[in-house]
Amino acid sequence: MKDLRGIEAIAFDLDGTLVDSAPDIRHALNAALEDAGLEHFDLDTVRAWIGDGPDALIAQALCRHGIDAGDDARARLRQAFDAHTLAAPLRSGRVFDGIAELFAGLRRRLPMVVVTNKPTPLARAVLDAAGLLPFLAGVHGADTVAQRKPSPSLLRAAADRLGVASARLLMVGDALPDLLAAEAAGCPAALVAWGYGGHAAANAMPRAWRLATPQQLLLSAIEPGARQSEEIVKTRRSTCQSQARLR
Ligand SMILES: O=C(O)COP(=O)(O)O
Repeated sequence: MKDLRGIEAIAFDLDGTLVDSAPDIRHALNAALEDAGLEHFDLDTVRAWIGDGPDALIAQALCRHGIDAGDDARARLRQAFDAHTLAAPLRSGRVFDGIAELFAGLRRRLPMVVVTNKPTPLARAVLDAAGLLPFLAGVHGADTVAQRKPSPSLLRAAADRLGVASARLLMVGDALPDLLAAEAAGCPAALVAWGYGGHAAANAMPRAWRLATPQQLLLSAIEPGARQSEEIVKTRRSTCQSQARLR
């Protein structure tokens, strides 16, 4: 696919797609490691580990330090990582250029959700600090290992919650797990050029729709033929609200 014809909702990945969060993730990881008396890692190293969630990030750091930590030590590191993230969700990171305009432009056209390997409370904190939370119809974070992309479970949950068929929910992400999760869930996907994992993903899936800029996605949404009525947004919002009331 090369445009938004037939698309009724969009699921965005978070880290590396909406937010350049690597500096904050590095800070939280290093602060947690420091609490445990371990050495820091530089930004490039940490950036390359982002995308599988904090438990995988901590596992990478421990592996690089050559430490075979037990479950308790990992849990303590994770607790510290979460606390440092919540204390400063977006201190040095930033929203990628063009994302605020994209959200403002899409708001009345298509419902938007976030589907991320970050656990939901951390994802909501980052999105809130980024000013993006009010635009979203839902935040689906990986709160268990089984939910982590490339598992299709979060995308399926998002489609159900929105009341759209998977084939009409576009996944927009920067890395291979995003594309693989979309494929497994039966969702179309777009790979952004500005994120962290784009090269590996583009090599693995060369036929993926590539988005050079957020503006490209916005233009696709407002082209004739791809225009979505505000009715879709209103219907989806009221579906979400009634489902939320039932929960
Ligand atoms: O690694 C993370 O913390 C989350 O990554 P994602 O938002 O790219 O899914």
